Amino acid sequence: MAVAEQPALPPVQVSRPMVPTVIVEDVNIVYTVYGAGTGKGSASAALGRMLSKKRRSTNVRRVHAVKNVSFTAYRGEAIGIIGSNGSGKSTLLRAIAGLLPPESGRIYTDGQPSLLGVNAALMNDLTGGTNVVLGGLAMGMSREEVRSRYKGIVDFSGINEKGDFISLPMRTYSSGMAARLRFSIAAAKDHDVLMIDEALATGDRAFQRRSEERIRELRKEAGTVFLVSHSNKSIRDTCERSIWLEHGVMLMDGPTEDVLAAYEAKTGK
Ligand SMILES: Nc1ncnc2c1ncn2[C@@H]1O[C@H](COP(=O)(O)OP(=O)(O)OP(=O)(O)O)[C@@H](O)[C@H]1O
Repeated sequence: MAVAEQPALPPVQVSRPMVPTVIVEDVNIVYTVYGAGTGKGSASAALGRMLSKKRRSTNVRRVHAVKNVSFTAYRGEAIGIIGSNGSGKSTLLRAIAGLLPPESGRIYTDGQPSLLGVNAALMNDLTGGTNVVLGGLAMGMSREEVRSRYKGIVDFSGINEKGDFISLPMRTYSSGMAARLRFSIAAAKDHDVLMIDEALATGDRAFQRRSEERIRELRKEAGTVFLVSHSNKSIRDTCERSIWLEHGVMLMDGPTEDVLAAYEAKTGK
């Protein structure tokens, strides 16, 4: 018996569910600066104010660094944060990491966000190698995990490319070497939410390429990556979505190409 030929079915579109990892809801962040503009920021002036009966200093200035910012980040996204100097990028990341309380609004995160360079508690008087071990333990790795990843972390950092620098104290490292080691330690772990502030600007081109590759891997492993950078190229190579801040206000949130095109048209950079 002949079987009638079935028409080919259209390919099934499997869309991955969008899982939110960070929700920023109408957030305002304000710094309070004491002794602003008067030279009264010295320790003795501060002590005098504490002892004085006058409760309120007239020289308190408030810096409104982030203004009514809202967005949701999803698992698997790499989001670039761009904007000119002082626009609020680092402040926003520090708040997402839980290091700064918002004045108003709410920030919800899935898991513990890691802000590269801050969460890694590196000690300048200890060797780079000891810091790799301590940094790994501080991020929650077991001793066994640290041992098995040690060589990978050191190789990734490139610290030993020109000699045995990993056995020297970190205070002998250049700022670029220290930043590379911090990135390498932090990137050795899979993070729910990893935030990188300018890390890719340090290091040579080969290290930048390794970092960008690792960020792509972290995204595949279902994390969310935020990257603050003044290098439009790093943002283009790493992030498909970008947020543009200016004077603390979110001017744009969308595909990196669109946001960077508007940013470059405005700033000429
Ligand atoms: N600890 C602080 N105390 C008071 N004001 C601060 C503090 N840190 C930052 N600011 C102010 O908050 C605003 C935003 O600063 P922030 O460092 O977040 O900007 P940014 O976009 O990361 O800048 P850059 O690109 O130069 O690193 C600026 O006006 C800055 O002067």
